[in-house]
Amino acid sequence: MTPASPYRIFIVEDDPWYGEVLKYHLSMNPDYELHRFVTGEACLKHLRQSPPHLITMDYSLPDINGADLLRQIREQLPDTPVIVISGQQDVETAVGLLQAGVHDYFVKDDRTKDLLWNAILKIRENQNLKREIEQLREALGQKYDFGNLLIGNSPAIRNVFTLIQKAVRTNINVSISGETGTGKELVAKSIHYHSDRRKKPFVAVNMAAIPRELTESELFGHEKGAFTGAASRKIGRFEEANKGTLFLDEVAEMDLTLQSKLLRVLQERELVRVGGNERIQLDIRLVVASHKNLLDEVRQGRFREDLYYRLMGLPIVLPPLRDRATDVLLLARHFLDEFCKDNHLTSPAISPAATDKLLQYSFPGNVRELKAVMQMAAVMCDGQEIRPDDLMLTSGSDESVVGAEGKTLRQYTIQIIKSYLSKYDNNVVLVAEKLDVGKSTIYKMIQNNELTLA
Ligand SMILES: Nc1ncnc2c1ncn2[C@@H]1O[C@H](COP(=O)(O)OP(=O)(O)OP(=O)(O)O)[C@@H](O)[C@H]1O
Repeated sequence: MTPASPYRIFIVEDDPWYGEVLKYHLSMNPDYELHRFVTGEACLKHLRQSPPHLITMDYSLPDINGADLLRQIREQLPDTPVIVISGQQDVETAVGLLQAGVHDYFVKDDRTKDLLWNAILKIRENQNLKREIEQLREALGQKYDFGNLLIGNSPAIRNVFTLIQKAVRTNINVSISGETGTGKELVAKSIHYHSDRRKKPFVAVNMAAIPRELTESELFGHEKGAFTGAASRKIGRFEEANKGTLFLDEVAEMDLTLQSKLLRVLQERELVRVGGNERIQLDIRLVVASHKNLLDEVRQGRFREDLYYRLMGLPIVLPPLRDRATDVLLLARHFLDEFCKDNHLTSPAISPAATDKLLQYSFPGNVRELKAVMQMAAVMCDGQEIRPDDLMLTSGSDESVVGAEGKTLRQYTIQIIKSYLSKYDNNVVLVAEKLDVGKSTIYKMIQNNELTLA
C-alpha cells in the first residue's frame, strides 16, 4: 500500500441507520475508502481480497459473537487496528477487549462519531510514522551494504567479510577487536543491517563516553525517583535495542560491578530497571568491541572471565590498515571520490609519488586517519592531481609536519576539536559525530590533558 493509496476502512455494523451515520460522518474525509458490512461473515470474506487499513466493528452482531470476530480478524491481519463500538457499557467486556488487542472501545452515544474520527486520525499518524521508520531502516540497510560500503580487497578484509556473512545467518553474539579507526562500528552496523533484525533498532553505546556513576541507569534504565535526580522513568539502551542489535563499544571500560550486572542480565535474558520491580524480557544480539585485548584484561583481573566467554561469541579481528596494504589505495580513491562528489569537485588523480607516500606510511589512526588525510588532500591539491605535499601525514616515512605554524596533524586535530567543542557547548557526542572521530578519542584527549573543556 503506497502512502498515496486511499485509506480503506471497514465498518461492521448491523444497524443500517447507525452504520450509515458512521459512514456519512467518515466520508467527510476524502482520503477514506469506506466499506460497510452488516454481518461478521461478510467482513471476514473481504479481509483477504482487499485488506483494510482499519476496522471498526459493532460488538453485537447477528451472526457472530464480537470476541470470535475479533479473534478471526487478528488471525488474518494481526497488525490492523480494530476499534470496537458497542451498545454495552460493561467495564469487564471493555477491559477484556483492550487486552485482546483492540485499539479502542467506544460506547454508542452522541459523542461516538467524533471520538471515532479523532481515534482514526491518531492511528493513521502512528501508521505513517511506523512506515517512515521502516523506510528509513531500509535505506540504512542499503547504506550499510558491506559489499558496497565496507571497502577492501585484501585477504585480511575478505576474511572479515566471510565472518560477517556467517554472523548474519545466526543470532550469535559478536566480539570485534582492532585498533582505533579500523572500522569496528561499521562492521557492527553491517552485521545488523544484513541480519533478520534489520527492521529493529541498532543502538550503539560507547562505554568510555558515559560517566561511571551513570552507566547502570544508561544501560538498564531507571524508574522515577530511583535516585536523587531521577525525575522521570528512563528507558535504558538495552530496552531501546530490544529485538534489534546493541553495540557496546570500548566494553573493556566497564567496571567490575557493572560487569557482574551485565553478566546477570545476559544469563537471565531479562532486566529490571534501577529502582524498579518489573522484569523486562530481552531479545538482543550483542556486538561488543574493544581496542584493548580483552584476554589480557582478564589475565590482569580487570575483566571477568565468565563475562568474557559470554561476550566472545564469534570473534572478528579487524587488522590494522598497515597490514592491508592493498586496501590503502582502494580506500584512498574511495574517500577522495566520495568527498569530491559531496562537495561538487572533480576528483583529482593521485600522482605516483603520492601513491608511494601513502603505501610507505603506517597509518596509526587507521582507516579514519586515511579518510581525513584524503579529504584534506582534496582541499589542498591543485584540483588536477594529489602530490606528496598534499598528503599531511604525521609519522612513518614522513616525520615532517605541514602547515605554516609547523603544527603536527594531531595538534591540528586537537585545535579543530577544541573549536567544535566550544561551538557545540562541550557536547562531546555531537562533536565526535560531526568530525567523525571516536568519542573515546576525545575523552582520552581530555584525560591526557591535551584538551580542556572551556
Ligand atoms: N572498510 C572500510 N570501508 C569504508 N570506510 C571505512 C572502512 N573502515 C572504516 N571506515 C570508515 O572509517 C571511519 C572509522 O570507522 P569506525 O568508526 O567504524 O572505526 P572504529 O574501529 O569503531 O573506531 P573507534 O575504535 O575509534 O571507535 C568511519 O568513517 C568509517 O566509515
